[in-house]
Amino acid sequence: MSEFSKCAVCQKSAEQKCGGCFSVFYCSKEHQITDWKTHRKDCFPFKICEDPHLGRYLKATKPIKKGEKVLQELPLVWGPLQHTKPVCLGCGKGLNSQTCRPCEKCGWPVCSERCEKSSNHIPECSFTTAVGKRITIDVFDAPHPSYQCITPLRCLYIKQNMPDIWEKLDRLKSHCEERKKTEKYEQDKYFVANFLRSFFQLEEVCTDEEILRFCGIVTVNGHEVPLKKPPFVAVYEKTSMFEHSCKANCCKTFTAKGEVLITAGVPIEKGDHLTICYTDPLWGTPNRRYHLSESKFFWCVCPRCSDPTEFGTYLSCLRCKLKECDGILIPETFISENVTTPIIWTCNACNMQIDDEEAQNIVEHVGRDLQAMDKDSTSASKKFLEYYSNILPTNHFYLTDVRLALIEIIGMELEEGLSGVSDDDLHLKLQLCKQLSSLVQILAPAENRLMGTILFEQHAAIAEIGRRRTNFGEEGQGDFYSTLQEAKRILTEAATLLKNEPEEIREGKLYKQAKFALDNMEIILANFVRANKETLI
Ligand SMILES: C[S@@+](CC[C@H](N)C(=O)[O-])C[C@H]1O[C@@H](n2cnc3c(N)ncnc32)[C@H](O)[C@@H]1O
Repeated sequence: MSEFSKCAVCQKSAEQKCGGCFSVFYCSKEHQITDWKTHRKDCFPFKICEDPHLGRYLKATKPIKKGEKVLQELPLVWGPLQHTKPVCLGCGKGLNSQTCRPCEKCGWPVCSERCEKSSNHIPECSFTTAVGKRITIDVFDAPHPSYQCITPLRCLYIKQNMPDIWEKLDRLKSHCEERKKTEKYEQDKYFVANFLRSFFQLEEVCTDEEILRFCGIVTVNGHEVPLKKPPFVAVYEKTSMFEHSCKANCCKTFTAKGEVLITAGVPIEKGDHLTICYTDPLWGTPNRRYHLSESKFFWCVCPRCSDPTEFGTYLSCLRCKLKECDGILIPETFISENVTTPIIWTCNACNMQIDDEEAQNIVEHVGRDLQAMDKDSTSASKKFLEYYSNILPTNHFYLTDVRLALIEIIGMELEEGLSGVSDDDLHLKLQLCKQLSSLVQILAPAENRLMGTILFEQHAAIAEIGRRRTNFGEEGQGDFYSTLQEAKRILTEAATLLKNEPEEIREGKLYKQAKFALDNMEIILANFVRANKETLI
């Protein structure tokens, strides 16, 4: 049955929908064209909904294809992370004694005349000069406490001077009541609110609670933006409404201009909630949930957290303690609210049981060993994997963590790079990449940066294996050709996943390398076909 509604321009009955958002109707193409100037700023493939448990969230108004853009927006406010070494308050980049150039008016560090005059720097500059003070910062190798107040101060400036932006910031969740019970709230009260109000003589202008609310808004809605070293924090309007899921369907990245860019990481159906992952998707369930409860003030009960096997990956489980048994110890649940009833872990093969405390002790012990391990060493990582494979299931988060590091360091330790590693290490790299990409596909299919990086490393191992096959004379030639084609296929996939990453970050650089390598592969493959026309037929 066709849907009828009113034309957004003339209010007559209309059947045609805007193809971008599927939410606005038009009676004719002409009226759609007339309305585009107004509608384009609200044309998104989602609508904002509300729920008593989630608060506001976004629901898809049409099917969204994998890779399709969902949203791109500039921040409402950005500033240094709360604990940061001195950074330029114009552009956000890290400073040292040579690159720092105190602002002539207020003394806050900037890196150039341009940054001194940048509108970004106006808030702290105007508050400082208004009280006739000057800031002096001359220690650059440690976090500087004065920076804690910059982002909340910028919020205050917006509240006082930019009502349109403040209206949007003001609607965001700050979880002040929940935060009041935390140590962090007390620290913010002392180091941010008290400091700001007394240093900038704001006692009559704003209350502690107001400043603590700014801190809450930034904590709950802030995104760490890795475009600079160190990263900065930014709060976006619509992006703040994405719900969290430990298996999200959207992928988040940033443009060089500091905009957030959200794309569909998997195909999304009309009516699906749009989700991003607020935490590290490769952490175990207890760690992810704890992190979310501490920073975002909710206990996640998403389908992944509700399934103790995490979709059959056993990422947070243990191996059965019995030597002769190759089963997995699985807890009854990771999301119990009843703290008084102990959780039992049961082996899925022999039914042997341990309690939660014992399980936690084992995990903590392995965690301590991992902390002490040299993560840049191939041999230490290999030893760790070998030893702990007897205690932890194949995909356990600690083993996964080591594998992720290992796929990058195999070859990096040597001057010759991958061409210098042994055949065994090369095949190990390939096997680990395959294992990791299968795991990420199940747990975090929308994490394009992660998957793109793994596939990039996978292509590198395959290409090197192919290159070594050319040493086997004619016999190896056919192998070389098919291996290079396989490497090209994987690299094309990696490049597709990394194509939105800005050059400022590692994955953006990998994308550039991937494009270059793909062009080279084309040439090598074409030359090979030309030279081996007869053999290949
Ligand atoms: C960045 S905001 C998201 C927008 C928010 N719902 C609102 O109304 O403004 C983060 C907050 O949303 C809520 N939230 C997001 N995802 C959630 C989830 N999966 N389960 C429960 N609460 C969630 C929590 O209150 C969290 O602190």
